[in-house]
Amino acid sequence: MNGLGNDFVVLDARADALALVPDAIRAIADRKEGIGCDQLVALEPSTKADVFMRIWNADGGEVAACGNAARCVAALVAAEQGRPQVSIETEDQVLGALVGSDNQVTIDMGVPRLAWNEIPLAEPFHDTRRIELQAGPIDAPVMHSPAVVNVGNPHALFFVDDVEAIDLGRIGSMLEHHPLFPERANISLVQVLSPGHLKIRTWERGAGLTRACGTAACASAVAAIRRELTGRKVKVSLPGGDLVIEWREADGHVLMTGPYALDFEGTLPEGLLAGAGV
Ligand SMILES: N[C@H](CCC[C@H](N)C(=O)O)C(=O)O
Repeated sequence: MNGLGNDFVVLDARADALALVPDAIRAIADRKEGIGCDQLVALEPSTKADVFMRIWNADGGEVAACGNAARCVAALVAAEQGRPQVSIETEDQVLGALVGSDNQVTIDMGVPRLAWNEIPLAEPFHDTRRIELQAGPIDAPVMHSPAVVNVGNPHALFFVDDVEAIDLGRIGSMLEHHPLFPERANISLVQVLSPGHLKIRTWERGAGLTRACGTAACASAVAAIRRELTGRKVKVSLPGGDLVIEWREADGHVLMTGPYALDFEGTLPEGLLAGAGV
């Protein structure tokens, strides 16, 4: 499945648990030898929601949030349950979801976490709208003073004049692994096109450059609103397409609306996991 080109292998592990070790995840995610995906998702039973969504990045690391995958899983479960409103438990929180028409899904991503130790950062910064961090030549930093936001996963948002003018593929990994981020971070460039429209590019923790990152779109909107650069409802344009993000005034929840797509359905090719020692 995919959300704006951010692609996933979604395994149904509700009938029998999968003991997926990192090597197996990397084998499935491998675009040459495996099936190929940015993240691997396993559906598991839940006592608190309609389903438990377990998420691993292509590098084999388990993570607690994936916005684009949440829309895909919501659509699957809504079709099974025969109702448009479903809930998804993750390691981080229970997400509410509403499946609309023409493949649009809205996910309630909960309340963003904004304190330095909730991102988390390795040292205290009391204004997380911009922290001291820069990248690029010391005398001409191309990116500096990012905002940081946690929407179930850590994000650093660098506001720049032109997201196309910076080679994120070259510096993304260095920033992802910067010592300031003890759990690493998803790194985004954010360009304000208008008070209602952002354009972003993201280097994802554990996956690299992707066509879209739902949690980065949420984090970018929150960061822009905190800097009073946009209204509370923002269109976010990513390489793979657009999402609409609203940081609701009434309860502080972030709502993300966008498409999902089912690419194909089948079973894992025989032997794929054997090679990974599973
Ligand atoms: N790379 C992210 C997880 C996937 C997020 C992204 N695919 C999304 O749609 O939110 C992380 O390590 O936190």
